[in-house]
Amino acid sequence: MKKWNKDHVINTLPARKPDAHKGTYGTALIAAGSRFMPGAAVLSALACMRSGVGKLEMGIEESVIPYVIQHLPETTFVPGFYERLQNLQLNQYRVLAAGPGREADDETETTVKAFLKSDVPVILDAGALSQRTYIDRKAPVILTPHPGEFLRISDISMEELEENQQQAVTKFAVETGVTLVLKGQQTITAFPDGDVYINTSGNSALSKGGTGDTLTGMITGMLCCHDDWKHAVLNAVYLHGACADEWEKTRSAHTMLAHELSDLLPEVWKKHEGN
Ligand SMILES: NC(=O)C1=CN([C@@H]2O[C@H](COP(=O)(O)OP(=O)(O)OC[C@H]3O[C@@H](n4cnc5c(N)ncnc54)[C@H](OP(=O)(O)O)[C@@H]3O)[C@@H](O)[C@H]2O)[C@@H](O)CC1
Ligand SMILES: Nc1ncnc2c1ncn2[C@@H]1O[C@H](COP(=O)(O)OP(=O)(O)O)[C@@H](O)[C@H]1O
Ligand SMILES: [Mg+2]
Repeated sequence: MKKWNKDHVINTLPARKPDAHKGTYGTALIAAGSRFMPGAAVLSALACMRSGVGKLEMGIEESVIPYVIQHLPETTFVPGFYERLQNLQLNQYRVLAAGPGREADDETETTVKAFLKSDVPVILDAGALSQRTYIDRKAPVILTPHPGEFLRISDISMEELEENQQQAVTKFAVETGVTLVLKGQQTITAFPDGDVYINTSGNSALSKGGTGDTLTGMITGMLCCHDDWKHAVLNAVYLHGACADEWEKTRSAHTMLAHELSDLLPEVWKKHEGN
């Protein structure tokens, strides 16, 4: 299986355009968070804004807004998101993401269906991961399950998955026409054209609640600043792990908190920018 390593990242990270304005990097919409899981909205929003997006709007329950705004005044919110979902102009967004801190309930499923009807890239994680078929669309659909979620959305058994992860994820990606990021100790990214890469960064500091929500935000933000969407996905997975590797250089792997990935990203990203 092909590896995505540091040199690939250095060669594909985008330069920040000197004449850029907010619109250059677009506006992303993340539908995340719920009354008892507000933190996932904060984590995904923080990571997205740290990862190159122009502006971020959140589709969240009103009760969650104070939590997000406390940590991230840079985010704005879609008023009455769930009530107005069917009337939103979703093609105005650069990227749409759903799922962190969401239950796999009807409201989340309705959000997913609306997002998939759009013509822009869609990232689905956590509560937005359910077993479904995906109609053909121009823009990519990117799923980011951990193994437990992958078993939930596919007909694959744990034994099959353990026997040959690459084959299982590649088969799923090609058959469903979506990109699958199977998160784990060595995250595998399988594209619908059969291309598949194994990530070469990260460590068990990441086995902590909220790091997956953070990755969703990073993928969302990087899709807004990369020209090649595949590079955006692969680089987000790599830099997410590289932040944990930076953490572990001087601190115990037991101690990292998910939001600290976003605190480390500025320096870690800089270290991967060619001169
Ligand atoms: N601060 C916040 O707001 C946070 C909010 N969060 C939100 O919580 C929601 C639920 O997401 P979730 O991943 O925590 O639980 P769930 O979907 O039930 O999956 C766990 C099940 O899968 C199984 N499993 C097998 N292999 C596995 C693996 N490698 N990694 C992980 N699990 C693995 C595992 O089996 P086990 O090994 O425990 O027997 C267990 O049965 C979601 O919306 C998310 O965004 C969280 O992100 C945390 C921070
Ligand atoms: N032992 C490990 N080594 C490297 N990465 C890990 C390890 N355990 C978990 N991860 C990474 O941590 C993240 C966990 O994602 P997820 O389970 O969705 O977390 P959450 O839903 O709590 O935010 C994934 O990116 C996964 O690749
Ligand atoms: Mg998760």
